[in-house]
Amino acid sequence: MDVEKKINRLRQELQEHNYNYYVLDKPEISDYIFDMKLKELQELEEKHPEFYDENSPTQRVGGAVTKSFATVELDYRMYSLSNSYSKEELEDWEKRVKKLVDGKVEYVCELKYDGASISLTYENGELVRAVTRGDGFQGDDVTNNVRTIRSVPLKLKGDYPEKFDIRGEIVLPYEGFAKMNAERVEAGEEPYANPRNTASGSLKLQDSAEVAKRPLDCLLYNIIGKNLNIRSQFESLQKAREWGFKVPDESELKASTSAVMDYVNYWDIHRHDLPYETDGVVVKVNAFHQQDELGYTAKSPRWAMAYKFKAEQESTQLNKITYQVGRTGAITPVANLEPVKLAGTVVKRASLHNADQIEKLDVREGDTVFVEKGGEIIPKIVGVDFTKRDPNSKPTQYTQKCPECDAELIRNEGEALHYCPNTNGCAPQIIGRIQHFISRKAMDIEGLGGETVTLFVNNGLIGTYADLYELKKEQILPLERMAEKSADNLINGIERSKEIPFERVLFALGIRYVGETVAKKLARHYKSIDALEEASEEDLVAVEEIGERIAWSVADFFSNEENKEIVERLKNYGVQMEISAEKLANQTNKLEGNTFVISGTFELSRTELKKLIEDNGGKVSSSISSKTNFLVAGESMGPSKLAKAEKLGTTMLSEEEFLKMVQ
Ligand SMILES: NC(=O)c1ccc[n+]([C@@H]2O[C@H](COP(=O)([O-])OP(=O)(O)OC[C@H]3O[C@@H](n4cnc5c(N)ncnc54)[C@H](O)[C@@H]3O)[C@@H](O)[C@H]2O)c1
Ligand SMILES: [Zn+2]
Repeated sequence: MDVEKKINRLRQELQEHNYNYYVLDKPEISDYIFDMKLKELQELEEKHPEFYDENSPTQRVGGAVTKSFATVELDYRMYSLSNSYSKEELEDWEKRVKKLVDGKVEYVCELKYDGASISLTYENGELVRAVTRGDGFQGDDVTNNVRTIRSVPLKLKGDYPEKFDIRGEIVLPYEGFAKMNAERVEAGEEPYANPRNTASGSLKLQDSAEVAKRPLDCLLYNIIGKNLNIRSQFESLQKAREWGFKVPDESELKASTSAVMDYVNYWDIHRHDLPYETDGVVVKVNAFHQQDELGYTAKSPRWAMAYKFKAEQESTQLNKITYQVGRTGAITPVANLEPVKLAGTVVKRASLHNADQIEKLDVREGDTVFVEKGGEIIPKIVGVDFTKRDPNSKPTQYTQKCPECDAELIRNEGEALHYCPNTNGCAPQIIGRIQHFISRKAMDIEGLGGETVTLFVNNGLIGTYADLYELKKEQILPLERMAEKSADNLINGIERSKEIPFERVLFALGIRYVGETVAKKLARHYKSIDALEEASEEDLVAVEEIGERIAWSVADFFSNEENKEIVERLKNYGVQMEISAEKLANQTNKLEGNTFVISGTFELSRTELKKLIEDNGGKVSSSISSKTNFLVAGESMGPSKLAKAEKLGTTMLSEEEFLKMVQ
C-alpha cells in the first residue's frame, strides 16, 4: 500500500480508538494492540517527515473535552507518557537522557495507576478545582464529582504553598469494583467491563450524589506550581503525603536502569497484591533541574518513561460454549477451555459476555483463543488465533433454548442479553429468586442461607418465596444438617421478616431492573403494591427517574398471573405490602419534581432537613447545577456555592422559608 494512505488509515483508526477509550470509556481493542499500532504510525512518520501533521495521534494527547461539563483551560499542560515494553527500549531512553543532561542521574520508580488522570488546584489549603486531562490544554471541570471522593483532602495540613496544582489518577479499587458489579448483577444488569473504564465513566456522571456512592480513590504523584521550593520528584511525593494526599508508598529511588528493571520485574508479579489496578511502572528523572534540561516533546516529557506490563494473555483451546442462567433469567455464555496457567492461576472457564460479543470475535468451538485476565474476576476471551482455525468449522449458533428448562429464549430489542421467560418453572431462576428474596438487603431472613434454599427447592418443600411462609418445622427437621435449634431459628426468622418495610419487600420481589434505589422510589410514589400493580407503563414512565426499561419490566412482572398470585399470598401472610400508616402520615408529594441543595448550618440538623425534603417527595443533591430548583441556605454558607447559585439563578430559601413549604 502507498505509504501516505497507510499513514492516513492508521491515524484515522487510532483516532477512533481514542474516542472509544477516552470519551465513551468503551475500548474495542486491548491497550497492547493500541500501543503497537501507535508505534507503527510513529515509525512511519519518522521515516516520512513529509507527511507530518500536528493533529496526528502521535502528536496529541488522546482525550477530549466533553460537552457535559464546563471546559476550563489548564494552567499547566497535562502530558501523556512515552511507553516501552522492553529492557532495550528502557536502556535506549537512558542513553538519550544521559546525552542531554550533565552529572549523575537518579530515577524515581512509581507504579502506573490505571484510572483517569486528574489535576487538582489548591488555594490557601482548599480544593478549588478538579479538571480532567481533556486534550491536555483544556479539560472538563469535574470539581463537584471529585469532592465526593473521600481520599481527596478538601483542606490540607502542614506547610503547603499558597497555590499549586497536584496531579494524580482516579481509580476504582478491585474490591469496590467487585461490589458494584455484584449489585448490578443483583438488579439483572450487565456487569461493568473493568475498573479503569468504570472509574473514568464515574467521573463523568452528571449527578454527584451518584458519584459519591462509587468507591473511588485518588492517588497523587506530582506537584506543580511557582516558587514551590521542591527540588526533586521524590521530595515532591514526600511533601504531598505531608499535606494530606494519598500517595502510595511503593515508589523508590534507583541509580540505574538495571535497578529500575528489578523494580519492574518485582511489580510485574506482585501487582496482583495491590488493591487497585496498575498497568506498568513510571520511571522519572528525579532532579527537577535535570527534568528542565530535558523538557518535552509535543506529547510527553522526555524525563519520564512508562514501562508497561504486558497484559497477561495466553492462548488455549476452546472446547465448548455452554450457557448459564441467572436469577433474572439472563443467559450468559461461558467458554470452557483447555486448562491453562494465567497470572498464577489455572483458568478453565472464561466469559464471552453475550451473543454480540461471540459474533464480533467470531469465536467457535474448537478454536484456539486468546485469554486475558484484566480487572475482572473471571478472565475473558479477547480474540481468536485464526491461523489455527479448522477450515471446516462453522460460525457459532447462539443457543435458542434455555439450557436448564428448554424454554424458547427471548431477546428484547436493544438488549444485549437473551432471557429465559420461564420465570416460575426454571430451576436456577427459582432458586436464585428465593436466595435474593432472603438476602440481607431484602427480607434479611436470619437462620436461612443460600444453600438451605437450594436444599428446600430440590426437596420440593418450596417453589416460590411465598412458600417460605407455609414452611412447618416438621417438614424441615428430617432434612440433612437440620437440628431442632436451627429449625426454630429459621421459622422465627421467616416470621420476623413480616416486619420488613414495603420498600424492601418490593426490592425482594426481584423484579428485573428494580434495584434498591428504584424500589425506594416506586414505594414512595405508589405507597402500596395494589397501586403499583394497577399502574400502566405510561404511568410508570411519568414517575421521576423511572425509565422505559424499568417501566416495561414492572408492567411485565404484574402481567404474569402467577406473579400476581404470589404477591397476593404474601399479602395474606402479613408481609408489608404498603407504606406503614405512621410513615405515610409524615409523607406528602408537596416537593415532588424539585431538587434541593442544602448548604451552611441550620437550627435543624442537615439529616433532619434532608429527611423532610425526601419525605415530601423532593430530591437532595450535593452540588448546584442547572437542575437544582432550590438552595436551602444556612449560616456560613460556602462562597463558591453562593456564587454558583447566583450565576445559575437558583432560588434561595432560608431555613424558615423552607419549613413553610412543607408545613
Ligand atoms: N484500547 C484502546 O482502544 C486505547 C485507546 C486509547 C488509549 N489506550 C491506552 O491508553 C494509553 C494512552 O493513554 P495516555 O496518553 O493517557 O498514556 P498513558 O496512560 O500510557 O500514560 C499517561 C498517564 O499515566 C497516568 N499515570 C498513572 N500513574 C502515573 C504516575 N505514577 N506518574 C505519572 N503518570 C501516571 C497519568 O494519568 C498520565 O496521564 C495507551 O498506552 C493505550 O494503551 C487504549
Ligand atoms: Zn429456563
